[in-house]
Amino acid sequence: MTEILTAAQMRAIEHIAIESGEVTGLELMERAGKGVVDAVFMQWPELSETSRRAVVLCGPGNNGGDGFVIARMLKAHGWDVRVYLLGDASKLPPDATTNFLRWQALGDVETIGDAPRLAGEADLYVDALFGTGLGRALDGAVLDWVRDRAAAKDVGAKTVAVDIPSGLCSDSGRVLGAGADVVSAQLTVSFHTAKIGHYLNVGSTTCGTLVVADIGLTSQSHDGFVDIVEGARLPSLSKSDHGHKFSNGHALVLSGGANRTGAARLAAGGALRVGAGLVTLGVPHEARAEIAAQITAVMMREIDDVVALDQMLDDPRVSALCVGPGFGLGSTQADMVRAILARKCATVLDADALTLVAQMPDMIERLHERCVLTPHAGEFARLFPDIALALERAPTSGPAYSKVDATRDAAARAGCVVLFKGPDTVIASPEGQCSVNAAVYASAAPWLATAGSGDVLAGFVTGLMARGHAAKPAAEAGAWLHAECARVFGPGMIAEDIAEQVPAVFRAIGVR
Ligand SMILES: NC(=O)C1=CN([C@@H]2O[C@H](COP(=O)(O)OP(=O)(O)OC[C@H]3O[C@@H](n4cnc5c(N)ncnc54)[C@H](O)[C@@H]3O)[C@@H](O)[C@H]2O)[C@@H](O)CC1
Ligand SMILES: Nc1ncnc2c1ncn2[C@@H]1O[C@H](COP(=O)(O)OP(=O)(O)O)[C@@H](O)[C@H]1O
Ligand SMILES: [K+]
Repeated sequence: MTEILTAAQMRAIEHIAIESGEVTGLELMERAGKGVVDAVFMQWPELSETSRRAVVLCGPGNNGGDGFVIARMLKAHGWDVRVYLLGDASKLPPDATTNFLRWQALGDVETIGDAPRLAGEADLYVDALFGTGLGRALDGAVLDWVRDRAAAKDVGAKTVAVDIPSGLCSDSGRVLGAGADVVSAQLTVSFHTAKIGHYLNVGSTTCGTLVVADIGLTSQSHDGFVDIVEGARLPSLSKSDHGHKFSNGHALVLSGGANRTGAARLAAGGALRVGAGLVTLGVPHEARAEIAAQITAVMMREIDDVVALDQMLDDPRVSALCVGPGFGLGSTQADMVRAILARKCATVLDADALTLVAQMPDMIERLHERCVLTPHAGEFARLFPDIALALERAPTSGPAYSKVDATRDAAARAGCVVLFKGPDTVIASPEGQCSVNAAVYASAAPWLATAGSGDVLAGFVTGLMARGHAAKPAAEAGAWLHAECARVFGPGMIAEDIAEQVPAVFRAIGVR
C-alpha cells in the first residue's frame, strides 16, 4: 500500500534526510519547484509552447519559497512572471529567503493586495501561499484574493496549487475556518508522497488533478502511517487448488422479516461472489417463501430467535456472520446481536445492527477484535456522537481533527475494526493502524451512491472473513473490491450489479 502522510510526518522525513547530509533544504526546494513546473507542462502542454503570463503568489513560509523557484523557472522559459508576497520578506525562513533573493535579481516582488484576480489577467496562477504549515483560516488580503478569484469565473486561467491548495488542512482535507474559503486548483503538485488531506473530506474536490513529484527523499515506513488501499497489494484472494467448499468458509447472513429481505440477499450474494464456500441466509419464518423464490446458490435456514440462532452457530463450520442489513430493530433482533457477539465469531455489523448497538449501552463493551463495524456518517454519529461532533465542528486551527482521527478514536473505543464509509472510506483497527480506500480522483466511483450498495459491501467483508482473512485486511479488500466493481461497471450501476463485476475485477488483479 502507498503511505500518505501528515504534515508532521513529512517534516520528520525531510529533517532526517537533511540531518543525514543526504540533501539540503535548498536542494529539496529546487526539486519541488521543478516538479511543479514539469507537472504544469505535462498537464497543459499548450502552456509550454509559447510564452505566457504567470501570477505567482508566495506565502511567508517554505511553500512561498517553492513559489520563488517556480517563478524563476517559468521566467527562464520565457514567461512574463509577476510575483506577489504575503508578509514581510525579512521574516522568510532561510531557504525561502535564498530563493526570494534569487528571484529579486530577475524581477520585482509586489504585495499580495495588488495581485491580479480578474478574468483574463493571467494564463496561470501559482498558489504558493500555504502548504503543510497552514495554521489558521485564511484572512485579510489572501482571503480577498481567494474570494475574488472564485467570483471571477475565469475559465481561461489555470491554477496550480503547490503542495496543497491554500486554506486546506493537509492532515484532514478540511478547510480551516467557518467560511470554507480555499483556493480552487485544477492541478495540485505535492512532494515525495501525497498527504492525508489530499484524500479526505473536500481535499479531492479542491485539488483538481493530484500529481506527486519525486524530490529524491527515501521512504521511511512507519507503523503509524496511513496507507491508501491498492488492489495490486491486497492479500491473495485466490482459492486453493485443493480446497473444498468448507475450506473456503461458511458465511451466515441474517435477514429481516417479510418485505425487507433485499438487503440481506444483496449481502449474501456479495459474500458468495468474493469466494465464501457457502453462504446461508438466516431467515425468519414469515420471510421464508419470499426468500426461497429469489435465491439459488445461496442457502436458507429458518432462524426466528436466539435459540435457533445458537443452534446454527453451534456448527463450527460457520466462519463469519453478517448482521444488520434490513434486520430490524426489535427486542428479538437486539437479543440476537447480543448472542452473536457472545460467540466472538468474525462478524460484520452494519445498518440496523449498528443502530441497535448505539441504542443499548451495554452493547459497545460486547464488541471484540473480530468485529467490523461499517457505518456511514449517520450511523457513525449515532454510535459515536461525541466523536462525530468533533469532526463536524468548523476547525479554526490546524491540523484539524480528521476522519482518520475520528475512525481511529472510534475503533479504539469499540475495540474492533471500524470502516467509516464514504468516497473517502477510512478503516482503522483498535491499535490505531489505519488505511483509506479512496474512491476519488481517477478512482472515483460515484455510482456507488445507490440504495443497497452498502449491503453488498457488508457481504464482501463477511465473505472475506469467512474465508479466513482477518478483520482489517478483509475490510480493506472488501472496500477496494466494492469501489473497483463500480468503476468497472460505470454509469447506470445499481446495487445488484456490484457483485456481478467481481469475476472481472478478480481476473484483472490475477486472482485464480
Ligand atoms: N517538508 C519538505 O520536505 C519540503 C517542503 N517544502 C515546502 O514547504 C512547505 C512547508 O513549509 P512551512 O512549514 O514553512 O509552511 P508553509 O509555507 O505552509 O506556511 C507556514 C507559514 O505560514 C504562516 N501561516 C500559517 N497559516 C497562516 C494563515 N492562515 N495566515 C497567515 N499566515 C499563516 C505560518 O505562521 C508560517 O509562517 C510545504 O508545503 C512545501 O511546499 C518543499 O520546499 C519541499 C520539501
Ligand atoms: N460518491 C461516492 N463515491 C464512492 N463511494 C460512495 C459514494 N457514495 C456512497 N459510496 C459508498 O457506497 C456505499 C453506500 O453505503 P450505505 O450508505 O450504507 O448505503 P445503503 O444503506 O443504501 O446500502 C458505501 O460503501 C459508500 O462508501
Ligand atoms: K499552496
